[in-house]
Amino acid sequence: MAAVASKAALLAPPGASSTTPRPSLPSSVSFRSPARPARPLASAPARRRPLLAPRAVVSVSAPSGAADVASAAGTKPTVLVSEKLGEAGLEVLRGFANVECAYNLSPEELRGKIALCDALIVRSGTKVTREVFEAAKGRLKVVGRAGVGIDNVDLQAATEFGCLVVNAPTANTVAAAEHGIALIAAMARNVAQADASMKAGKWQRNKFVGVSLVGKTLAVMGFGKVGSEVARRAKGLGMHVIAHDPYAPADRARAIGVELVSFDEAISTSDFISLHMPLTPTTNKVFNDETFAKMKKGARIVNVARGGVIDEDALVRALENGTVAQAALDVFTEEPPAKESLLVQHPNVIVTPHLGASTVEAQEGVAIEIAEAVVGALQGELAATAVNAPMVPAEVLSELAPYVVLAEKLGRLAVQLVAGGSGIKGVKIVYASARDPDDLDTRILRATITKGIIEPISSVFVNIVNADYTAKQRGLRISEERYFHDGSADAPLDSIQVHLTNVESKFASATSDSGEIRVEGKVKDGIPHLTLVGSFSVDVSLEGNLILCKQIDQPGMIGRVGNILGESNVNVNFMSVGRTGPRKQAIMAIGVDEEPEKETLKKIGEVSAIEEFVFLKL
Ligand SMILES: NC(=O)c1ccc[n+]([C@@H]2O[C@H](COP(=O)([O-])OP(=O)(O)OC[C@H]3O[C@@H](n4cnc5c(N)ncnc54)[C@H](O)[C@@H]3O)[C@@H](O)[C@H]2O)c1
Ligand SMILES: O=C(O)[C@H](O)COP(=O)(O)O
Repeated sequence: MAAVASKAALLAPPGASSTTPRPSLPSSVSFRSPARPARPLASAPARRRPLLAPRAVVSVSAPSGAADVASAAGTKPTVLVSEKLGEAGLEVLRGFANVECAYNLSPEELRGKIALCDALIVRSGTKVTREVFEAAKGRLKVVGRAGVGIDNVDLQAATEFGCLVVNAPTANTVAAAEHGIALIAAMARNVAQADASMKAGKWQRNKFVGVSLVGKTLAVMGFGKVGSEVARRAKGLGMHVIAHDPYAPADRARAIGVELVSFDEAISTSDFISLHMPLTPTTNKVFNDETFAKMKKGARIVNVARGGVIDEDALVRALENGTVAQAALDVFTEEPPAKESLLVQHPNVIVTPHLGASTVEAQEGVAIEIAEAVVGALQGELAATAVNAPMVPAEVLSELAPYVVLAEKLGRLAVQLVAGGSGIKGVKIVYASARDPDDLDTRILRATITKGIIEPISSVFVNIVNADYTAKQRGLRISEERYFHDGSADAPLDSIQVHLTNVESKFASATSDSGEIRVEGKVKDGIPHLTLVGSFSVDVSLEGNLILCKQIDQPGMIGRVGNILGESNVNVNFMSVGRTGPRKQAIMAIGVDEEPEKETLKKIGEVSAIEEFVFLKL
């Protein structure tokens, strides 16, 4: 079997991957002679480097060749689309999945349907709550948000349930920016009020005298994708544009000719204030009585971001006392807002029903973007726009693919070496690499080692989304270290070691001289190999299953064990002996294709020179 990272293994539910079947609980058997305890040898890796800092990474697409949710189930996956999605996106989905479009579902109806769905696609109108994930009973693998804001999705719950959340963050940027500009202009010139007045049969030219935009100061609050496009366009209208964004790079603002200023400076010096920040705990109601009071008298506010960033009652008060002259709102705390909302009904307020992203072009783009992301995710790829999973660029992941396989197998091996009754608390992962720290993102490896450790000992389904969370839940402390390996930097890694600290092993020889269960592996010709057990060097490809025997090195051992296996029709695929010296302590690592019967294992244990042995499922 080729050592190709299973795409589905990164994300797929139990039973979804044919290349990486979910293991049953380990049924390892070990025999150990307490009279002759193992004496591990010393071995210490060389120069140390600090743990790699996690890098901000942008996208991932897993390598090809693995099973996906659809094929594993033998049927197409089911995608529920709960809000209007562009036809082009639906076409992409239909090419791969059964698609059910069910709009305006009540929360109960959504919960009722979700357990039959592999993916859910929403816009801003569907609340994907913890209850939805609970009702999904583990089947829901992807939530696709056809747009930017993910404040309607409970990300924490999604992560806990191992459900990937992807969004479509770019396709509606221009539409939202254009809507912001439309609202600024419409507000300044009373377009909506004048229109309503004329339709009521009036001709009120004096009532609707507006204000000019040219020369006015516009504060863009949140200088991200939409904010910077609004800034660009406002400059074209002759406005003086400043921006506030604690996280935006100054050089990007400078390139557009925008000065980044403090929050207070932005709101106190501007004639127009346009909101483009996400709704977060920090931005929730950040526009309130206190901040309105700091504004220039007669300021005008536009909100095409999220209603929740404004305390709507405070805005009504600011409109009443003239601090705020006008407001133009596309978004509201509750959507739709109450019919009798004072804000919506206020004569100095114009409103649109969350139309920022609603252009033909944007909806087409968003639909395709999210459909491709969801299909990719169902096939095991992590989309470029994953919101709650570590993401690495496609080319990096394809380079790491065999190490991902190795990582999971090392985790799986290490945990099977733990003696019954000893709880695992500490996991140390040690990477040896000739690469610069910035050149190696280890988060996927850490996640898959965690998966390998936890899955065999629990009923929890672990994937790359929930690995860290699950480890934390189980009180597992996972630390990473990196050694500089003085070799070629062509390969990302020389080796990976997994250490389980403060545990007893059922195979004493797997314990290093510092008292930890230790296994190490390398990738050779794309195939993961086990290269170290405890302090014994071995070299066995990690395919099929593994028998580790501790013995006194002597002639005929390989033959004796090989014969026992052969008589039981168990095929040996690899064999390696690591020893402290000729005729001294040795470990024999035997790769076997089949799982030997208990009787066969018993016979191996009865070979007199064998002090202990263990059977491990990979
Ligand atoms: N009305 C609509 O239909 C519509 C359409 C698209 C986007 N949106 C909303 O617009 C907002 C911006 O979207 P985007 O695509 O530009 O997102 P983005 O992530 O590109 O930009 C958001 C910016 O806000 C900044 N920010 C975060 N916290 C801040 C704070 N406390 N103060 C100031 N700035 C802060 C971030 O640094 C980032 O630069 C989101 O809330 C999105 O949901 C609405
Ligand atoms: O965050 C977004 O992308 C916008 O608010 C658009 O939301 P919608 O998809 O519900 O129009």
